[in-house]
Amino acid sequence: MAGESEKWVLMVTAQTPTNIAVIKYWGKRDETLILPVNDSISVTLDPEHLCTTTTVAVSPSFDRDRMWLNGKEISLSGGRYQNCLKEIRSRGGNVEDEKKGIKIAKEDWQKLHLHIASYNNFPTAAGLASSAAGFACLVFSLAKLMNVNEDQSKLSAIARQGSGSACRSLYGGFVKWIMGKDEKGSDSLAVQLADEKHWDDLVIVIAVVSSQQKETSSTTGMRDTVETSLLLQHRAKEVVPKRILQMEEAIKNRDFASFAQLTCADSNQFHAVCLDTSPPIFYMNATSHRIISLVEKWNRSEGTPQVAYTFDAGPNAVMIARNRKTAGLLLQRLLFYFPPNSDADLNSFVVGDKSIILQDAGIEGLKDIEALPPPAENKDNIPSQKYRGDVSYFICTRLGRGPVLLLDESKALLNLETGLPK
Ligand SMILES: Nc1ncnc2c1ncn2[C@@H]1O[C@H](COP(=O)(O)OP(=O)(O)OP(=O)(O)O)[C@@H](O)[C@H]1O
Ligand SMILES: C[C@@](O)(CCOP(=O)(O)OP(=O)(O)O)CC(=O)O
Repeated sequence: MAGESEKWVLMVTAQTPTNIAVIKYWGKRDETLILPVNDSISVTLDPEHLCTTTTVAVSPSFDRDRMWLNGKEISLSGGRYQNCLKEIRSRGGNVEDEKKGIKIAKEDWQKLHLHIASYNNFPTAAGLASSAAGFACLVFSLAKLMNVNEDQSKLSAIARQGSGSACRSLYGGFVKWIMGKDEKGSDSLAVQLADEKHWDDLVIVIAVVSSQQKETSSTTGMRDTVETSLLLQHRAKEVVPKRILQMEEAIKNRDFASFAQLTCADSNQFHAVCLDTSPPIFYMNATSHRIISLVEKWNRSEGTPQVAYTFDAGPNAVMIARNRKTAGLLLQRLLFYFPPNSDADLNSFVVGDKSIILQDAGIEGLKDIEALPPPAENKDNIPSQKYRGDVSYFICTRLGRGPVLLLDESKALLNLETGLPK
């Protein structure tokens, strides 16, 4: 290890998107290796609005592996972090930076310590898949730092060992996690079905119903489901394999009606499986149910689906609109039923890629929300009840790309001199 006395710090920063499953992963056949009981399919969300940024650094001056998440030091002693670190270290290559006088041989990765700093630009552990973006970013950035010569699918199988859904965040667009057959998990990995440009009409609106940390983590919840739910066995064996084929077809043909029908049905079955667990798990709340009813009623009144909804292990709704115009109409409906509290401001109530959608929806300020008429499909139900303040905020986004390196040093979360958080 040349340059040891110089106490150099070498680092890499990367940004990785989060993803939302349209055919859900729920249930493991191997808890340690994180091997699922069925395939799943997700869409990758635009990292501009929901992403993790991670800086990883190596230096001979570091005396132990350390990690900071959202500015707070956390322990890396958990099995999942350890498995990812072990897998990636064993694949490290030679690294040389002549200018800085750094030379790392592949065997050195076993002895060198790492500093890792990560930041999620959205709520952590609130059902917005922070673990997915987080572990994908950890593995991707370490692979770059350590000059790991493996393709993205192989990296996805390492990220999978951090959190199952993380394997799908190694690609943009539409992604399938193939459950695989191998007992050791070598074939349980993600592949890209289509990139984000394949179907760029789609617009995503997320209703953040609660940014509180949830009561039952996905890990514990799915363990209980595997142990107690008969419905899960039926789902994994009979339902999902057919849905996966249909979903791949719908994506390939940009068939929104089929895409929406499958997405909603699969989200509902996942929550039914949660209810079939003993003790039952409730991830959705009354607001989630109201959002489902609103979308179902509207879709039915149009005769063909305008919007798909899906809910992960929490009450937040992720809605996928067939195009920008529909997204505007969706937002009008959502804002009508879930207006902000009177002290809110529109800029923080609707965030992300919103200006065009708000403009299409004819909303420039809070007074326009108050003036929204009840949706036409609700005309039998006047006066309509409103649920002010029940949605904390909305995020407007779209499909996005996979992980990227951030070369601009100002984006790094660690200080290049000290290797400590900035
Ligand atoms: N940026 C990150 N880097 C590394 N690990 C992270 C990062 N963000 C979150 N995690 C890990 O993921 C855990 C949260 O995962 P959890 O599954 O409980 O919530 P979630 O991923 O936000 O929600 P869900 O997966 O149910 O949609 C954190 O406690 C932490 O261990
Ligand atoms: C409901 C889900 O979001 C479950 C995600 O579970 P995690 O990937 O968070 O679970 P672990 O593998 O135990 O870390 C559905 C999905 O993303 O497919």
